[in-house]
Amino acid sequence: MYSTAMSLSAASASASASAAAVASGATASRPNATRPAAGLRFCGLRREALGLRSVRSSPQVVAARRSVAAAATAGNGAAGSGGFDYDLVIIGAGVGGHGAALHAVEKGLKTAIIEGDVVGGTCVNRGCVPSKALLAVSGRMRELQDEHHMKSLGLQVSSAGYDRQAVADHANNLASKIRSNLTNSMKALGVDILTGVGTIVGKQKVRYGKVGFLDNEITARNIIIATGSVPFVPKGIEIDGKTVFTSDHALKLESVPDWIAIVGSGYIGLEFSDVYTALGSEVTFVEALDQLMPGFDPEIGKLAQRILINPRKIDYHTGVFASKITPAKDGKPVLIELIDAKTKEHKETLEVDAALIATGRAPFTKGLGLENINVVTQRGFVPVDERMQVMDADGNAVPNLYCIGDANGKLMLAHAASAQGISVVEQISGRDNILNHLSIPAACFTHPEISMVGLTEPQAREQAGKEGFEISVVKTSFKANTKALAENEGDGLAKMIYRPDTGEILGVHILGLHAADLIHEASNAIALGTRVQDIKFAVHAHPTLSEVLDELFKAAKVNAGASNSVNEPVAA
Ligand SMILES: Cc1cc2nc3c(=O)[nH]c(=O)nc-3n(C[C@H](O)[C@H](O)[C@H](O)COP(=O)(O)OP(=O)(O)OC[C@H]3O[C@@H](n4cnc5c(N)ncnc54)[C@H](O)[C@@H]3O)c2cc1C
Ligand SMILES: NC(=O)c1ccc[n+]([C@@H]2O[C@H](COP(=O)([O-])OP(=O)(O)OC[C@H]3O[C@@H](n4cnc5c(N)ncnc54)[C@H](O)[C@@H]3O)[C@@H](O)[C@H]2O)c1
Repeated sequence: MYSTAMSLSAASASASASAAAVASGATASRPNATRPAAGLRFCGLRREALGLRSVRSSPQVVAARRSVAAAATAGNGAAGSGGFDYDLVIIGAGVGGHGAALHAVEKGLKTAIIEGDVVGGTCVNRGCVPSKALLAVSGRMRELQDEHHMKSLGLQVSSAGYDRQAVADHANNLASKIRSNLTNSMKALGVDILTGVGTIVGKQKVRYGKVGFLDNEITARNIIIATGSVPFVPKGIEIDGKTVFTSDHALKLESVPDWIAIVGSGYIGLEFSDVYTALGSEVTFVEALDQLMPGFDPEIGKLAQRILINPRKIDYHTGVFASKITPAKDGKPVLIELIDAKTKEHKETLEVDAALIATGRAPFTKGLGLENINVVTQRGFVPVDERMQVMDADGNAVPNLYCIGDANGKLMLAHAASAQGISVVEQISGRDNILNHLSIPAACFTHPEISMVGLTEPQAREQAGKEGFEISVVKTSFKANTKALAENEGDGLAKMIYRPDTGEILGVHILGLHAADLIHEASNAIALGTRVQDIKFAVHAHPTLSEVLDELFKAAKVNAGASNSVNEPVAA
């Protein structure tokens, strides 16, 4: 579709001075964290540096520092129970750690959270928050540029344009605002925010401080590891932060390349394709699997291809690995070597202005001292059981030690991290709690959005085959929805997979306007065990997009004899 000739754009060639700052290791501004005791001050750590060596201090130094650390926490509620400094210490103040901390305070637990970089972690600083700010802009740009859409609403817009730096500032300002909201919410509730890198030095014992000087020791009845993840960059790919970069750099929007290759068509790749194409880039996807968006329900994936890929300036190569990527230099473009994913034979070399590497995330668990407690990570992830309790090398649960969020790899989503944290706090407060991961919704914030909960159709068919039950599938279209049509946004589909014998909802997938908001009726139904035969009588306001789901529930046929939630048989 596009020429593979060199077309190094002015935009990427003149990547701004701040890109150089990124390359040289400048950090985001420091949050308004609790001021630690003298000697414990924030040391401007870069995230990449967090996993570096930890040096043991002499016992005297540790004892002295320990009393300083304890003093720093005085006046912050009762001491931890049972002679511990804290009831709960959380390592990592991302959304997972934050969710756990807030719930712990509500449960009356004396709580500290240790953060080695900036409060808010990936989601707030380098993930959900700035990316959604960019997507808010791309949604509006796309709409304003769509003459046909505007005309059909009777609107006239002469031209749509944007100021790159102002868009970038919007994302950055939002991240700062949410970061300080998170920090203030913990401070207001009396959570001790301890600054530095945390390491587990023994059972119920943590040290923290500057990398190489983990001088402060605290004890805790329970410890939660919530150290998150970093971008995964496959071997052979050289990141320069200007022409070859990850989402960490892309979110700063230091340039809008004329032509960008996006390696990986998962969540990050797809969301950034929405941003870049709305802002004027041409995009080439490079995807190792045989289809784009391999993680989605295949029917939704196909529709997404029709709506989000084909009409846009996007082409793609599937079934290929980007085996080597060389950044642009000396007037040469970015070079991407593609090899066949199966045969590993060289297929083609792409020449583009820039490449975004969106090939997944790696857990950030180095330097946590897991070796001190006989825990061995699996590809870097901390092994946990269904209660998020950490498992040791012998397959036993380590008492009082939990791991939540991206670091355990169960479901790399912000709200999943937070929900796991809340579940752990419930357990340590004496109420057993197992989180149903199949009830956790996910959404991709493209225009229109995609959302899902539970099983895809192939997964449900596989489970049904194994366990010997039938499944049924119903679908409704946004084309018949009054609100969607009023907005002139009739593209979209909702699909439900369920058991006709029991009415159990197995999965719901939506592509369409505000799909990310619509999914919660289905995810809450799954979480609460509400069956189709019950929810189909729930009343939805008219005219709303929720009626897309109302119709979906009403279209489902549950066998006579299945009982509803009050245990009455369902009429045929
Ligand atoms: C571009 C992008 C967009 C995303 N969009 C969404 C979205 O829209 N919705 C969604 O649900 N998810 C989204 N995600 C995923 C989401 O950001 C993560 O799932 C979430 O941040 C995980 O939270 P966490 O608390 O496990 O880890 P993190 O947010 O990564 O936080 C971990 C924290 O621990 C700190 N830390 C690490 N090691 C130590 C140590 N030894 N001592 C002290 N501190 C330490 C880190 O500095 C960090 O602050 C997105 C991710 C990316 C990259
Ligand atoms: N809206 C959201 O909730 C949201 C948004 C962004 C990110 N996230 C989270 O962040 C995580 C990471 O996102 P992501 O998009 O990087 O990962 P992903 O796992 O969703 O997608 C990565 C894609 O890259 C492909 N790939 C891997 N190596 C490759 C190579 N060498 N060449 C070509 N293709 C290759 C994979 O086949 C896959 O399709 C996800 O787990 C997601 O949960 C969530």
